[in-house]
Amino acid sequence: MKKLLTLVLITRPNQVLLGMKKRGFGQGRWNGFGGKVEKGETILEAAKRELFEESSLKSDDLKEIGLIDFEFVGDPQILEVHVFTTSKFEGEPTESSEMRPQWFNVKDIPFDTMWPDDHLWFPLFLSGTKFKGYFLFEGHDKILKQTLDKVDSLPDE
Ligand SMILES: CNc1ncnc2c1ncn2[C@@H]1O[C@H](COP(=O)(O)OP(=O)(O)OP(=O)(O)O)[C@@H](O)[C@H]1O
Ligand SMILES: [Mg+2]
Ligand SMILES: [Mg+2]
Repeated sequence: MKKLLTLVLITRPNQVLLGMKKRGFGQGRWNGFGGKVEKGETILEAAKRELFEESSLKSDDLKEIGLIDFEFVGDPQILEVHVFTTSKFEGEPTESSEMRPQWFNVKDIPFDTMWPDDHLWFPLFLSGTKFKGYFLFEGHDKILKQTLDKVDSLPDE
């Protein structure tokens, strides 16, 4: 059983835009913008829609850079997260009911207040390296197992 999700990381020179999640899954953590893929839309369409809903930014240049499966002990549902990035976007980051956006220097990414997997794969994202990962969580704070591999291409391309 898989649930499709998107995650969009917007960059500008030496900075990345994160949002403080104000509600729901991952509340209280900084993350990219994203959410559930809905019926009738492609993963890319979902990524654009969630980016706009949560940050007011628009982009027609999203590039898939990562694919991560998350499993939580005791939950048969695997979260399949498609990670996209771009430096080409329109609009001003604007707070939404779900996210409070803020630019971070790449040297000051607040990993202590992010999902524990993020510090493992962000270096790949920041260096423009495509990757595939798997993380098994116990609760929301502890990773029990993980794999992370660089790949030449991702399935959807
Ligand atoms: C476990 N380790 C993790 N590490 C990094 N990111 C993670 C994550 N687990 C989930 N994520 C991201 O968290 C968002 C959840 O989706 P979420 O925001 O709740 O969905 P959506 O925006 O559709 O909310 P509504 O249900 O419409 O309110 C979504 O971007 C997804 O990629
Ligand atoms: Mg969301
Ligand atoms: Mg949604």
